[in-house]
Amino acid sequence: MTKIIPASELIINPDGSIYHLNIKPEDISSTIIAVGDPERVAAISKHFDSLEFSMAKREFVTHTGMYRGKRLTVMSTGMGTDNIEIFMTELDALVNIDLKTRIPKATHTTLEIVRVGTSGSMRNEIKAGSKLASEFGIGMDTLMTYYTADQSDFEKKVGITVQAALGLPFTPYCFQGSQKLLDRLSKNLIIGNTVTCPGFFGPQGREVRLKPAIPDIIERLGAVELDNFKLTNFEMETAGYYAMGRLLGHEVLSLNAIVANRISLQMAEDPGAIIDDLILHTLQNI
Ligand SMILES: O=P(O)(O)O[C@H]1O[C@H](CO)[C@@H](O)[C@H]1O
Ligand SMILES: O=c1cc[nH]c(=O)[nH]1
Repeated sequence: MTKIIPASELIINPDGSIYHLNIKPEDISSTIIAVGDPERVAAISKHFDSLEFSMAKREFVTHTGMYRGKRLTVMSTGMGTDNIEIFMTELDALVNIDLKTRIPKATHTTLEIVRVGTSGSMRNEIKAGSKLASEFGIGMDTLMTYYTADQSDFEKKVGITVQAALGLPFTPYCFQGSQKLLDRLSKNLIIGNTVTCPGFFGPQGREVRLKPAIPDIIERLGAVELDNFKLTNFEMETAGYYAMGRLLGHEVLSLNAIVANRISLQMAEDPGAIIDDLILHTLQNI
């Protein structure tokens, strides 16, 4: 029997746009650059030759236009994997569900999604100012408790190893990103494995006024080694993208502008310049 998705489960606005993103299927390209900071959307689309569409709702800002003959969409997500779950589900619905009949389409459309974000390094040799492509994302939140996803034996082993290293009461999730996009976009970049945290301070071992429960989290994560696999950097979205991309059937890659080194305690003097450099790299290679 054909499955009609009820109005309460897939919410469509009165104008036919999807609930949180506030956009319609025709508003986006199948190639998407995703960023956390809403202001970074214009910092990317200013390089476009023409802009055909723009929308802003909550933290989700969308610009679509042409860049050197290619139609591109840039979107912001805000911070955290909870936002990524909404972002990926609604983006997927725009291309893989007929929003008028509320029926999944017979033919699957695969999106190419490249995250361009800021990140902190947990390895002395990965200095502030570096650009890093994430081969794997390791989720330190519990988002994947609520979905059933196929993981390779290696991905499962990474999760169990990280759980043991930190003595966590749950198993972090690990997913590999798109090899196809990594091949296309990682030229001259460091290739690393990104730890995605449900917070910027305690979950990344930062002490301001509160003492983190795992004060040596950087050292413990830095010591995790499986064959040639090492963890390299912290941020707050990549693993959510990789997990949701696997579940929904999209190619996803995360690129990171390293703005801080957590070992040398070095902060980049001009973080904006590093992200601008990564934006140009992304536009030239996407
Ligand atoms: O620069 P963005 O894309 O927001 O990414 C990083 O910066 C934010 C924290 O400052 C988190 O979202 C983290 O993942
Ligand atoms: O250290 C950092 C820098 C940027 N974003 C993070 O989540 N952590």
